[in-house]
Amino acid sequence: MPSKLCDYEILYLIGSGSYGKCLKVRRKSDSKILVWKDMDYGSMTEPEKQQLVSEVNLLRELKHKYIVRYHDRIIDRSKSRLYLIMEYCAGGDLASLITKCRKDRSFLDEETILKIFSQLLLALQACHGQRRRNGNQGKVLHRDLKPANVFLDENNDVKLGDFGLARVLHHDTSFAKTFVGTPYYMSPEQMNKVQYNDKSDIWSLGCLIYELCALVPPFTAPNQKLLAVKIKEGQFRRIPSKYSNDLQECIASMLNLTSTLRPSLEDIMGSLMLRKYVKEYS
Ligand SMILES: CNC(=O)c1c(C)[nH]c(/C=C2\C(=O)Nc3ccc(Cl)cc32)c1C
Repeated sequence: MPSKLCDYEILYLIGSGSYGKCLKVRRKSDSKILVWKDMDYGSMTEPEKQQLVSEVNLLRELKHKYIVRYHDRIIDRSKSRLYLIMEYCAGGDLASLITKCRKDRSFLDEETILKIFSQLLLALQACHGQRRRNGNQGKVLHRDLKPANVFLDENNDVKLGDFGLARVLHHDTSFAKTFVGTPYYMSPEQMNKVQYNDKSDIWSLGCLIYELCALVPPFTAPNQKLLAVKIKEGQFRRIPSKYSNDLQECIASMLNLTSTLRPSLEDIMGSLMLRKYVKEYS
């Protein structure tokens, strides 16, 4: 039986992003704490609404301990709004964690980074292993890996969220409108408008792990034009010296300008540096 908005008690706003607003809610039937994300689909074309439906159906199928769990959806046609009822992640998002580390001038321990790294690899492996239905063959690619889309639960375990909804909700595939904010993690192939592929997720993951280490993205610029130049040049500073050469070399391999030369998820998971973490968190 689909739930209704009145089945939930709104507690407070916990975040808003390119997709809409995130509210912490309590389910009245069992007092379970959840989150609802409300999204306005009013200005979408029919094909985009179909795409949104397929993305939500995909979310329903993605059941994995390191992926934000989808619970339900509520459609309010009178307001053209879609409400996704999702798992509550008490630790918030990695963007807030990075901001706090910068403010406190404190770097994360390598152990913490490798835990997050290995859990994200396991989450992405589950996505890439998930096959799209309805004729859309091919892997489920995240397409929007960034610190604001990675959450932590009460045990500081990773919860990967938001699969392509940001892309759908911007219902404009042009570069300028596809991304809200500066696309720091955009891969060279995306800059060159070449087909997004699984190695593009590897690039974005490399950028994310780099930023967890350095507390800044590997490529920064005052505007998107100069950022594109920086990304295509592919030059970036070493992560802080407190981090191992193994971690530096792994990130550098993920930021290879040639997507086919980047390691696969399995290559990274099988590396000497990560294999014990992957085993522990599998
Ligand atoms: C300041 N906000 C937070 O600390 C925070 C907390 C405690 N949780 C969240 C966000 C989510 C959360 O807790 N569950 C979610 C499921 C999907 C999406 Cl896209 C976001 C969330 C946030 C942004």
